[in-house]
Amino acid sequence: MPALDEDLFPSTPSKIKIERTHTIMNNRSFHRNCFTPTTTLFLWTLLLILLTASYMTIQTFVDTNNHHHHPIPRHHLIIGGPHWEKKLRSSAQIRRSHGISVLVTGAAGFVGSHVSLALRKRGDGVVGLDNFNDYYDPSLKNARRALLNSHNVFIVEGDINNDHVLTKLFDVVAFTHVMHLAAQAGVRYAMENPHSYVNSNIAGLVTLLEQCKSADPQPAVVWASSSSVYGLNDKAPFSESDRTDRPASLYAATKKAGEAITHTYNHIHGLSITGLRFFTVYGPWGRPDMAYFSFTKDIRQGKPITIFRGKNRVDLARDFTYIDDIVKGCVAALDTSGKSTGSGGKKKGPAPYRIYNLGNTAPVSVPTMVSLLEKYLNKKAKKHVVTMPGNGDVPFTNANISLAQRELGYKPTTDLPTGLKKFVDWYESYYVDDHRKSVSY
Ligand SMILES: O=C(O)[C@H]1O[C@H](OP(=O)(O)OP(=O)(O)OC[C@H]2O[C@@H](n3ccc(=O)[nH]c3=O)[C@H](O)[C@@H]2O)[C@H](O)[C@@H](O)[C@H]1O
Repeated sequence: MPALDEDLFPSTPSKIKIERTHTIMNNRSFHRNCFTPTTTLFLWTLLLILLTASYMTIQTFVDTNNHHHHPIPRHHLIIGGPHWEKKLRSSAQIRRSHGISVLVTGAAGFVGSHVSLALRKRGDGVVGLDNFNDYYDPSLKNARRALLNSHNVFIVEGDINNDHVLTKLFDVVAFTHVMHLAAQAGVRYAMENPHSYVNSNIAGLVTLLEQCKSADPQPAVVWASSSSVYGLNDKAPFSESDRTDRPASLYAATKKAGEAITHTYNHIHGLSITGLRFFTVYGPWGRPDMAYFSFTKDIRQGKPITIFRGKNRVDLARDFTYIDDIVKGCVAALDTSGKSTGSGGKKKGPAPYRIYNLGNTAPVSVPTMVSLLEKYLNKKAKKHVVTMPGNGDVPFTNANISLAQRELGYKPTTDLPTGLKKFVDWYESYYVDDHRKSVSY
């Protein structure tokens, strides 16, 4: 477990702008009051030169999207400059023969941090990109960053919607692959903040693909789609060839849109594309907004939990998939991705376009998941069972993984009891044993 020394205080971009304006205004009145016109002119010229020089050497990134989560710790805003480029190059450096150099978006996220570590451990070059937004407690993201840092993986702080940051990254590193995991996740939260889904999962995706399209050489792109694209499909198990045109949530709709959007980049620009439909991924360093995680917190604290139930009192079920299995699937997808064919933004020949389910093939009901947690936490849950509200949930998910098995060698090996135990052990060491961390998520 890495020490969590960093104590970051995210500030919003608008705060940063206001403070800068104040500084300049204060300087102005100071000059007006204290100097003669010639001195003032000289000082203004000097100030202008200094400002221009610092703008050219230190380019700061301020996220301009404002209806989404985006606090960015101020001391990580500096993009560019020799020191930054050196860190980037060192992080991207390949340390094995036939290794790859991967840009991992969402690297401070759950799946992103695990995939980044796995790639680094086998000697691949890895550069992370993450906007460290506050959809859930950013201190967990910072702890993941500290962990990655200790393995010499550098996470650049920036948004996938920010062309400037992306251009810089692609200018400095010739990435062979992009593992695109940055997204607005969560099925039910789309009811509260629909625009954040459009912003990250659609606009951000297009911005990133535009960069990949123009990069020379073009990287191969592997990205996270979702089991939720199956929507109202009730034919089990879900196969890649099943209908995905009836999404039940805006989240699912944006992921489905992502599959269509990536297809056009494959078709027009020759980008190699692999979409991975993840099935309810869980495990250590997971996402606090997910049910298994928030239930753990509430059960421990003696707080009631709400368990949704389907029509006719049928339990909801999920094909919970353990993080290590997902990581293996992601790495295998990178290794088998094949090359993008375009250059100068133009397609030179057909490139692979693939979609795979990455699930566990063994759906477990939500009440069963809760009883496992009760067992591991040695505490009874205060259960409040309610009928599933119409907010985007689907009754069950169940993956057919034969395609991934055949083409990626994907074979999940962790069942829910084993994986949940590992999660609870991690949770207790992270939040309980280490008293410096608050359970404020
Ligand atoms: O496979 C995916 O593509 C998605 O997986 C995940 O979504 P879900 O499967 O909905 O996971 P999660 O929220 O943990 O709810 C699990 C179960 O608990 C039930 N649930 C939830 C909350 C609650 O308070 N009560 C409850 O019963 C709930 O009704 C559900 O039956 C990812 O979050 C999502 O980002 C996406 O990647």
